[in-house]
Amino acid sequence: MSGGTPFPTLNPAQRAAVEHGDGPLLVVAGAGSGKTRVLTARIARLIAERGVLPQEILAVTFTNKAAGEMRERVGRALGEDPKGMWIGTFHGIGARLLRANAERVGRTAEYTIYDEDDTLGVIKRLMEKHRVSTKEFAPKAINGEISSAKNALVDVAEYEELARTPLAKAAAKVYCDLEPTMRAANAVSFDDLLVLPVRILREHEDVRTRLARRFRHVLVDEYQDTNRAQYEFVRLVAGEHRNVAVVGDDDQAIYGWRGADIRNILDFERDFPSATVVRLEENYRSTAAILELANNVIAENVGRRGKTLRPTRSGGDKVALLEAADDRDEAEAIADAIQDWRRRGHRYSDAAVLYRTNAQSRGFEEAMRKQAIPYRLVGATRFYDRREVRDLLAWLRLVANPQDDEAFRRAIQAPKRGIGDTSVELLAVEAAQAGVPLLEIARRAARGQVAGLPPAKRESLDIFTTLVDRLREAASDTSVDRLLVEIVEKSGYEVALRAEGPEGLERLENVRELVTSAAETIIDDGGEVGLRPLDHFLQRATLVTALDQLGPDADAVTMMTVHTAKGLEYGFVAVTGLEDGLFPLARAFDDPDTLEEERRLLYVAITRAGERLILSWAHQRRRNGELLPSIRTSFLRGLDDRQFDAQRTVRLRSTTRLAAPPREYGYRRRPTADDSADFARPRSAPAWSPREGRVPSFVADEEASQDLPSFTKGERVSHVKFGSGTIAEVSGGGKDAKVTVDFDDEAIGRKRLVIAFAGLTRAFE
Ligand SMILES: Nc1ncnc2c1ncn2[C@@H]1O[C@H](COP(=O)(O)OP(=O)(O)OP(=O)(O)O)[C@@H](O)[C@H]1O
Ligand SMILES: [Mg+2]
Repeated sequence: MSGGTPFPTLNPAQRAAVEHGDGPLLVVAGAGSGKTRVLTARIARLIAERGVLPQEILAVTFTNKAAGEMRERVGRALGEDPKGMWIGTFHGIGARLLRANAERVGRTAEYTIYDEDDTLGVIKRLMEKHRVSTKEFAPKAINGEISSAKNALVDVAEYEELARTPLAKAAAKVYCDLEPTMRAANAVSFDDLLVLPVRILREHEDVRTRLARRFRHVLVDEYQDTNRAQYEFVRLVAGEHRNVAVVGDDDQAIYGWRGADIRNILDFERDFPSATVVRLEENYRSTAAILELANNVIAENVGRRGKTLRPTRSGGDKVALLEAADDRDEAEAIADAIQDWRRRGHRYSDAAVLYRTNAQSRGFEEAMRKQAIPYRLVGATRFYDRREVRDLLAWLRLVANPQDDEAFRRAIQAPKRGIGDTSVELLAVEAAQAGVPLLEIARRAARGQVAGLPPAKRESLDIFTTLVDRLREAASDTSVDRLLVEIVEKSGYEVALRAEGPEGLERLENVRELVTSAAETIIDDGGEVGLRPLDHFLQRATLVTALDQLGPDADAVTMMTVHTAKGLEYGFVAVTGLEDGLFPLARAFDDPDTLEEERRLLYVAITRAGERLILSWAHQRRRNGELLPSIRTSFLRGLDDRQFDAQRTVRLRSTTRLAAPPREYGYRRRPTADDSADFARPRSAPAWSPREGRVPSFVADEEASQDLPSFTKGERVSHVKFGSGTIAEVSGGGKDAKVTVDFDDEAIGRKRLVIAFAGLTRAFE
């Protein structure tokens, strides 16, 4: 690259993509081949060397975090922040476009984004209105139907015509009435953030022309996971000038269930004929062993284009294949492996534990805590999903958008002020009749214009609406953190939380955190619309993705689902739960396409690893409270086992071998030579070894009650006095947790024991 700009190193193919002039560009290449790097370098070059202004660039990434990183990298390459460039997720960009053109779809710039819960609330009420039984059809299922339709750009009329199944027919009734309801609330759903911009672009030529002129360059990362609506958006913005660069990997398409369509890669060449296609064939992320495994796994898929991906990194360990007795063993062994990795001079933050389903995270959390390994969990309960945070966001939303009925419903009960569900329903009926939002009807009720409300409730409504209206006035020139403090103090929310005791105080901490984050929110609207800080803050809060919670600095192991890990890389990666029915999920066996998607998911998981990769599975796994047998995933069948470093956890056969039997729980791994006899696979020395005396003991642990072993029905256990037995029942929790055990010795029979005192240990026989 010329010009002396500090661009990253590029190989010839990458350089060709970066330096490609005008016109469509498609980069299809395997994992870790530098697609994202190419996209970033291309943006930097467009600005630095081709005189393109930052505000003429529209770049789409898969998460807001990725957008932030890309902006930063471009900034670094340029030596200054690319101000005015639009870079974000499809949803974020859609939200922005909608703000600027809200009136075209019957909204104002202050519209609210309803999250999934809000949208479900609306759906439920519409189901009631149209007499669709919520018992017969789950609101979630109806929502799912409508969501798929929207993402495929199937409008109401078309949907009604196509609806055949009872579910679809029920959904059609709700779908019909959804848009008018959302419009009345000046609200949009997540899906609308994709659908409405497309509608605006299709129906309003002036907007389309303005946008196409403004964004002279459109770039899309992770292109394989775009759905119809997203593809259409790109086509509409870039259709005229055709300066569109997309990068993707058909082998990493993992959002088919959400409507993403690999055909978009094929369609690209159809809709943008003469597109330059660049292939990148060198992988810079993973060692040869990891890459070879990835290539072997994905080669099993039938429906693929086929690509070459060569390693550039040599050395490194064999891939470890860990066979665990059960999920707890698996988690402990992986925690051990992470410690080992760290002892070799790496950071925790360069390690990730990946699983297929969020439910698997708990076991890993326990194992990490036991070994005092710092970790962060991505995607479990999000900060913004917490009750107190949702309550306050509802207040802010109502202040921002007085038509937001879902926000009204929540705020009026946070804190409780004697206006319960019955009163709200009464107001809702009145509001529907009068054709006004709930807040307005509440104002009228406060003035005594609504029948059926006793004076106490009227007064309560008066206090509420007066506060909301005062905040509304203040909103245009008050910072969001200030508004929040007002709400918390004046609404009685703080007092109510304090009255809740320790739990309430913890919630108050989260409230403080929300205030801090509001104070720190930096606003860049690209000079588009002169919006209030409040609207920006709310948009940001609603659109955070799981991954966006990742703090950049903490030295902690990351634990997340494979879906969330897309696009990321770590030196150490554990891909866990590799069992049929879990990875792949059971339902995949009924459908070859789904099975291929699950295999692509495994490919994504494996290719996150740079240096050290562990694949693990367990013979037994707790699922829904039951201990079930499991078998190794068929995805690894047909692979040459010699490429693995086989490892195994073994539990002790009886507790008598433990140092302090009555007080101990758990087990130690003993990968000794004698138990490899019944093990067909060649083994090498384990990368980790059990550390003597590490088995935690209750006596030594001050917080013993928190660290009690938990048992599952069907699990085999040992007792010093009664011998071995099987758990028949588990009841209670914490210190009071009890188990009923059927002991093998018939003279002893069934016994009910308090776990904290029983000295029970798990047995592996
Ligand atoms: N030419 C190069 N020289 C050295 N390192 C490179 C080169 N190209 C890419 N890399 C590095 O390789 C790694 C993978 O690059 P990148 O994340 O861009 O790949 P990708 O194709 O986007 O991967 P994925 O498919 O997983 O999203 C990064 O650490 C990147 O910095
Ligand atoms: Mg990438």
